[in-house]
Amino acid sequence: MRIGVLALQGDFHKHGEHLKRLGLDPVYVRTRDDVLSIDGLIIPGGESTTIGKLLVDFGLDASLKERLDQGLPVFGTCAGMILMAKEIVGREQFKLNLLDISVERNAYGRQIDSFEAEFEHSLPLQGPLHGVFIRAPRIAKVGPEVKVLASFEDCPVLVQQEKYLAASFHPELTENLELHRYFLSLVERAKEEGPAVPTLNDADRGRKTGAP
Ligand SMILES: NC(=O)CC[C@H](N)C(=O)O
Repeated sequence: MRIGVLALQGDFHKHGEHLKRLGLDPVYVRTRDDVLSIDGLIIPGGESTTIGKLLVDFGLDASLKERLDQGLPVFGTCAGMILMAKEIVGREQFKLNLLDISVERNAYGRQIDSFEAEFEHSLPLQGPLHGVFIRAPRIAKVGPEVKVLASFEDCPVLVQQEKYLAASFHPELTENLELHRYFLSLVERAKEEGPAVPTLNDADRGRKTGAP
């Protein structure tokens, strides 16, 4: 299983270290070929406007769109979650429109207001989750297809919509590997199910050979 960590800006190395502890060799994604070679993608925390801008500047948006159309599972943390959201309140910035959530950037306060918290969750994992919140986005709304897996002070902080998992906190800054392990199970399942839709190449091949 090849898991990519988008490595344009932010704390991608911390995610890579978690993947290594789980026995994987992470792909630090910086090129189109990297994007095309992976089975799952982690988008780290950092600065969502910068990550979005670099995604476009590095020309990764088209290949990423191609892989997303094929059903690439994605796990976003903090800025990564912002990039996955369908709505970013009051901001026009690059986003991937994957998750039916509305997010408010920096809604928990400034860097100095960063905090850690423990909260319960509905995943089949041992013990509570521990979250590190750093200039974290708040999930203001979730759509009907979105499962809320954990909340803190009545606000969702961990959500899932099919193969998309997102956290407003940083699980990669704790010793707990459980969320990464859970994401790997989503990737495993997506791999077993195969591509969501025929790829452009498959469609082309069909046309050329006259196959249906
Ligand atoms: N820790 C983080 O990823 C912070 C996210 C950042 N405040 C943003 O809005 O993009």
